[in-house]
Amino acid sequence: MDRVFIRGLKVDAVIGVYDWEKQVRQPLVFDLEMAWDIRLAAATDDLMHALNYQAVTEFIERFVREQHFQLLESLLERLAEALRKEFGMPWLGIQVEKPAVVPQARAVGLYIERGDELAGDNR
Ligand SMILES: Nc1nc2c(c(=O)[nH]1)N=C([C@H](O)[C@@H](O)CO)CN2
Repeated sequence: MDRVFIRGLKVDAVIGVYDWEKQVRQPLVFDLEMAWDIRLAAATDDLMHALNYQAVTEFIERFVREQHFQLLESLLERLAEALRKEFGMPWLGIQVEKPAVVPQARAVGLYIERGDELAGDNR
């Protein structure tokens, strides 16, 4: 299926298992790939039929700023679930990086996929 993507979305979050991490905001960087059949949007040239990447971006910013978790796992699982519920994409792959928190590494993080990429694909 076609995909809409967002790359390098930076959002500051309260996240982490250590006490000091609960007192500060740290940058997180998100990358998303979202399955979406773009043919109706292309045929009508109407944003209403598109998966609006600006709306998805703003949803992620709000969600991440409002929720406080210890683990990236908790954040990413709930964010993926909330995105699918809000926007109805049949599948998404989402990655979160925590840059510069582990000094030996450029970034650490997770990547998950949720949903069925081929659901409703009848091309
Ligand atoms: N798999 C994970 N490992 C770790 C996490 C996490 O969220 N998922 N978090 C931490 C600390 O909060 C880290 O940011 C600082 O070392 C450690 N490992």
